[in-house]
Amino acid sequence: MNIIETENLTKVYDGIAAVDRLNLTVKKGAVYGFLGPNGAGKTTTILLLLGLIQPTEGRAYVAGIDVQEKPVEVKRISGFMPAEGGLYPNLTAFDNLMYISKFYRIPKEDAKKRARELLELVGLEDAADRKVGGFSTGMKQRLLLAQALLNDPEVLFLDEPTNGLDPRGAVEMRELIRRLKKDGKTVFFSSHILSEVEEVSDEIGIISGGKLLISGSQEEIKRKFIEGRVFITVETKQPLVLNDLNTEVIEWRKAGSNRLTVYASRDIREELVEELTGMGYTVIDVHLHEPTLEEVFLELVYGREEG
Ligand SMILES: Nc1ncnc2c1ncn2[C@@H]1O[C@H](COP(=O)(O)OP(=O)(O)OP(=O)(O)O)[C@@H](O)[C@H]1O
Repeated sequence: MNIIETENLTKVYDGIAAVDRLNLTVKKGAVYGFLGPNGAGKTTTILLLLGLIQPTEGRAYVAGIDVQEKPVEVKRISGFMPAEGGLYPNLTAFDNLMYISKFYRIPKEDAKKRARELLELVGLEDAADRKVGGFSTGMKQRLLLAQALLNDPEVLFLDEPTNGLDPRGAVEMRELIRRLKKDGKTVFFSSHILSEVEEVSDEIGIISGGKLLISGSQEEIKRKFIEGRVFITVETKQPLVLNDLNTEVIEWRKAGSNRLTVYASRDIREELVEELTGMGYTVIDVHLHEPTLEEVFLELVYGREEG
């Protein structure tokens, strides 16, 4: 069952589509990594899914609920960890949670119990009575996550949850995401870091320029991308200086000073070796390979310009 679905979801700001006809599906209980560079439209999508902003066109459903028609119901079953802000620096961690619990109308005694449990879950039990203003970025992020969990949501939307964290903080955040999945929650999280999305996600959606470029499990993404393509790596003895290739390729990019990755519609190893040899290079290795998710991401998002 899909817990999140969108139909041509679109948000236009000043004539430019921040989110452009997005058709997303996220399975219940999955960790969905929403991957894209800065300005791709990740935050806008999350705000649309939570009913915090209105779409210009299209529809969004969370747990079968039409977000535009019933935004309050969607907020009741969702948790949101924003990319920044959202905490009161002059209140303690415990009081921040108590304050927010009032908005959910959680009875005071239940809220106290829940706040303590959540502070323990995110490893902040010892800092419960300290003012948040003095917290490190990692501590603030963990408190924001605890806050997002106050209403025991079915779906969690985490906007760049590891942003600004040191490597250890990022590892801990990923562990928390896995733990939430084990507890049966669906986690929709955005990131611009491929490796972390690769590490924790069951499903991935790659967004750029407001458009969903590809989505599915890592294997599905690779399969979709591979369709009708051959991937070739060539290694030369001399450092490669190339402006273009005459051999017909879909794309090529340099992968290190002596290495070239080529995507073509058929096996063109012989032509490639011939062309490079003709330019004076000694080819020391040429082989077909499966693309890594990183290659898929770079290719889809940046094309050849940044190779
Ligand atoms: N309120 C707004 N008014 C005008 N333009 C906006 C607004 N919010 C977002 N945009 C624009 O929409 C595009 C998508 O922004 P968005 O914040 O959704 O991207 P993002 O993928 O979350 O990026 P980042 O990783 O930098 O947070 C950007 O070009 C941004 O400038």
